Amino acid sequence: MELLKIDLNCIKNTYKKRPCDSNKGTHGHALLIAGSSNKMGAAIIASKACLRSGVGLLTVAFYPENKSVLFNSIPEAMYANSCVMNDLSPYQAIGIGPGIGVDEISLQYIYQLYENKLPVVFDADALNLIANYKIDWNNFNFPFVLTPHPKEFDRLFGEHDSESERRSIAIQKAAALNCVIVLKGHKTFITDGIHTFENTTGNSGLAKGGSGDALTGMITSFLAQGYTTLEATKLGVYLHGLAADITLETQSEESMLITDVIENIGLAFKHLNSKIQ
Ligand SMILES: NC(=O)C1=CN([C@@H]2O[C@H](COP(=O)(O)OP(=O)(O)OC[C@H]3O[C@@H](n4cnc5c(N)ncnc54)[C@H](OP(=O)(O)O)[C@@H]3O)[C@@H](O)[C@H]2O)[C@@H](O)CC1
Ligand SMILES: Nc1ncnc2c1ncn2[C@@H]1O[C@H](COP(=O)(O)OP(=O)(O)O)[C@@H](O)[C@H]1O
Ligand SMILES: [Mg+2]
Repeated sequence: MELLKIDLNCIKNTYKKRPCDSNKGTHGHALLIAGSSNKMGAAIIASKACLRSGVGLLTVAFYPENKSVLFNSIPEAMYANSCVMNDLSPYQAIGIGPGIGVDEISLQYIYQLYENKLPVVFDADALNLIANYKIDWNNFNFPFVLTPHPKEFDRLFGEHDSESERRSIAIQKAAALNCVIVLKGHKTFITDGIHTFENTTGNSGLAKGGSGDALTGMITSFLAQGYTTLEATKLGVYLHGLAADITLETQSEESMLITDVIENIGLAFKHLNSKIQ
């Protein structure tokens, strides 16, 4: 199977310019299920990255005691308590997992997705819950994306000795589960079981806690805006890495924070737009 590069040429064909006569409804409403008492940072990071990637509206669901943390850091986001799962009609896409923990309460979020039809990004603790509780994939009758790092991948699909082994299992699993798998790392690999892609952007400044949480917010944002699962993952992975590369103009790999990278998502879009005109 040919390994295609996710580079500017590839992304130029995927990205759709924002129409000048659009409104917030045009760009979708994303739901992020993220954060818990010790890991609200994951929810804040994912939410900021989601909003910086163009979504029209964002609602974040988490434990109610942490409401003020969200409002103080991101006034643009709306809050919903866990009952949100009873009515998913306002949303166009769901991202679940960053910082939610692996307890029984978080497990309920996974169960409540069974009737859902919206596209879903499963990341971090959502992947760990699926692995720990041996959730049957047949319950997921909606388009979905899995974004594991190598350790999460092995928890889901068994221990592997090498990246090339993981890549070939990822292709098989994506085909069998009818989903997109994003195997994260230095050169992130994406597959839908039919095509395979390798990202060309990003640097080791991303090798820090929270970088993956930002990626989840970005992919969820693109799904809510109407991109397919494969398009949203390609765009998210490429722009996440490009924003990190742009951050190297003012920071080093050592000093870079994921919040710096999120602030540079705008320059990454500008770079992309300048190559399209
Ligand atoms: N501010 C917040 O609130 C934050 C909250 N967060 C939230 O915390 C939760 C736990 O998530 P987590 O990923 O930190 O824990 P876990 O699943 O045990 O994996 C860690 C181990 O995996 C490995 N590994 C990773 N990448 C690899 C690679 N490329 N190549 C090879 N190995 C790799 C590596 O293992 P090692 O190499 O050390 O054996 C690493 O030590 C989750 O919900 C997340 O969203 C975090 O995002 C941080 C910021
Ligand atoms: N050396 C590296 N070069 C390029 N990208 C990297 C590197 N290290 C990590 N990344 C990227 O950073 C992100 C890390 O995700 P993850 O491990 O889930 O972090 P966290 O759970 O702490 O948010 C992934 O998108 C990965 O591709
Ligand atoms: Mg992660």
